[in-house]
Amino acid sequence: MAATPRGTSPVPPDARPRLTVLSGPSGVGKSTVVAHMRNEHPEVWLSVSATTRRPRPGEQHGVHYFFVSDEEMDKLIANGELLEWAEFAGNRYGTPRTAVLERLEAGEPVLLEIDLQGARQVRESMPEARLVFLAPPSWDELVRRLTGRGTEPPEVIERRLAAAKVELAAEPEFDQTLVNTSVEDVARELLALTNVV
Ligand SMILES: Nc1ncnc2c1ncn2[C@@H]1O[C@H](COP(=O)(O)OP(=O)(O)OP(=O)(O)O)[C@@H](O)[C@H]1O
Ligand SMILES: Nc1nc2c(ncn2[C@@H]2O[C@H](COP(=O)(O)O)[C@@H](O)[C@H]2O)c(=O)[nH]1
Repeated sequence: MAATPRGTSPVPPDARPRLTVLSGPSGVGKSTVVAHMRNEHPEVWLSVSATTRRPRPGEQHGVHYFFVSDEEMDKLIANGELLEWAEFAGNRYGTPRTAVLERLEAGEPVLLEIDLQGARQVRESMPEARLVFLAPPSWDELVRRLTGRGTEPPEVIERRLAAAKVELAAEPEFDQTLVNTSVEDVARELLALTNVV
C-alpha cells in the first residue's frame, strides 16, 4: 500500500473541515436558523462579527457582535484585522480574521453569517469556501418578516429592502440555495453542509 506523502491529508476532500458562508437578504431568517442549529449542535463555531451598529435589546457584546465605535472599526480595517468587511444599510460590519484562521488551522469547521458584499470578498480570498444563500419563500414573506421583527424604523427597513433586491439577484453566485420555509428543515440542511457531523 502506498504511503501517504508527507504534508498531505489522508482525509477525503469532502470530509475536510470547510468554511461555510451563509448569506441572504435582511430578515430572511439567517440568525434564527443558525441559532436553532447551534441549540441542537453547540459545537458549530460561528464567527462573531464586529459592527458599528447599535445593539438591539438583548444583544450582548462578544456574543452577538463586538459592538465597536467608528474609530475602532477604522483601526480594525487599517490594521488588516478583518477577513472581510462591508457597509450595510448605514453601518459597517466585519469578520475578525485571526479567530477564523485559528479554527480552520485547527481543523475545525467555521461558519460566517455575512452579507453579499462580504461573501464576494471571501470567495475572492478563500475560493474553497462554500457559499450558501438563504432565500425567502416569497418577497411578501420577506417584507413581513423584516417588518414583523420590529427592530428597525421604517427608513432602515426601506434601505434593507433595497439591499435585498440586489442580494436576491445575486443568488446564482452561490454554491447552494436553501429556501427558509421551515427553520427546522433549513437548520438540518445547513448543518449537513457545514461538515460538523
Ligand atoms: N422560517 C420562518 N418562518 C417564519 N418566520 C421566520 C422564519 N425564519 C425566521 N423568521 C422570523 O423572521 C424574522 C427575521 O429573522 P432573522 O432576524 O433571523 O433574520 P436575518 O436574516 O438574520 O436578518 P438580518 O440579516 O437583518 O440580521 C424574525 O422575526 C424571525 O423570527
Ligand atoms: N460583510 C459582513 N456582513 C455582516 C457581518 N456580520 C453581519 N453581517 C450582515 O449584515 C447584515 C445586517 O445585520 P444586522 O445584524 O444588523 O441585521 C446581515 O446581512 C448580516 O448577515 C460581517 O462580519 N460582515
